[in-house]
Amino acid sequence: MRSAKLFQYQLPMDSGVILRDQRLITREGWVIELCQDQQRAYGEIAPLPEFSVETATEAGEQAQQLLSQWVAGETLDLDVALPSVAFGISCALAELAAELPATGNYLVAPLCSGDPDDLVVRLNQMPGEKVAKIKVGMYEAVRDGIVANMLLEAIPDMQLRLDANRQWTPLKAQQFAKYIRPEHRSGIAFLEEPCREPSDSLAFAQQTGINIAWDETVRDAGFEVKAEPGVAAIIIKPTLIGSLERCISLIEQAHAAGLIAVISSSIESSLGLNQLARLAQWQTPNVIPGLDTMQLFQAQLMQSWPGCELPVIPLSELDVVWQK
Ligand SMILES: O=C(O)CCC(=O)C1=CC=C[C@@H](O)[C@@H]1C(=O)O
Ligand SMILES: [Mg+2]
Repeated sequence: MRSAKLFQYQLPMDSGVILRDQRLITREGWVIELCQDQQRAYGEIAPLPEFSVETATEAGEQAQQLLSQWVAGETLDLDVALPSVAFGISCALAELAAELPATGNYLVAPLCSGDPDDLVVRLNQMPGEKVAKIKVGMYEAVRDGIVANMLLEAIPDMQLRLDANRQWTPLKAQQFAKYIRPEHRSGIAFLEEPCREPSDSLAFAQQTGINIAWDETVRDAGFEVKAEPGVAAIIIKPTLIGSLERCISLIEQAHAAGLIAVISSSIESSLGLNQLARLAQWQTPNVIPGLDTMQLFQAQLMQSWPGCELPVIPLSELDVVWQK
């Protein structure tokens, strides 16, 4: 016997969360509940505005169709589903089949988009490998270069991840690199997507000796995982990519090509974020995931993220919008 429910959630965000051109005031999404033989499992479907191709409404409609098929005993083809829907349903199915191990990697790369001094404090408290991520490309490239160089000097054993989200022209990327002393460049684990054109990002990596990582490019049509000079990693944001199977296949291809695969958040609630931490521990156990996004919320959903004291909204407070 199978049954399924779809719940809708809305969570208040911290005041300063900006996604590309818009402020994210409320995070909206769906929670699915699958029930089979007295077992219950959950998944989160939350397209990220400005990043996902689908809207929350489209995802909710498709989720209802696929859940109906599942209740009717059909096998789902998640390869053709919308990415956020494929991710949420595949997580719930993996929970039902006890395939997603319970242990998570909660040691995340601290994310800094504001005051670099806060980051120094957090890094000094971090056990083991010191990895942090800073957003660049939002202000002057020169300022970004100075900040990154300052951090690399202040914490010599740090591996810094930078993320420009394709904001720089080749010239601006060069202006940034000019401020990073050559002896500090190896302290940059990678710089995600410096330029609009992937070919410009590749040329930048080869000219400056600063490794890059693909994130947006992974979602471009025709992308193939391959080893290229100057490319260190691929970033995997499952909500934007698709099913667990698809993510695991990309991780395996990355490893075969000698690249690091980093599981990263698309600003899911604590429910989805916990599942991502478990996916990271399972498939990329030696890599610190990019999951430091709970701080962007004002509330958690159903379960808490380790160490996070925000109030937790229980499932019983969500509206059931569909069930079968
Ligand atoms: O990768 C991380 O460490 C955290 C996730 C993160 O930085 C992002 C998630 C989703 C959208 C963006 O705001 C941002 C990114 O640009 O990658
Ligand atoms: Mg990015």
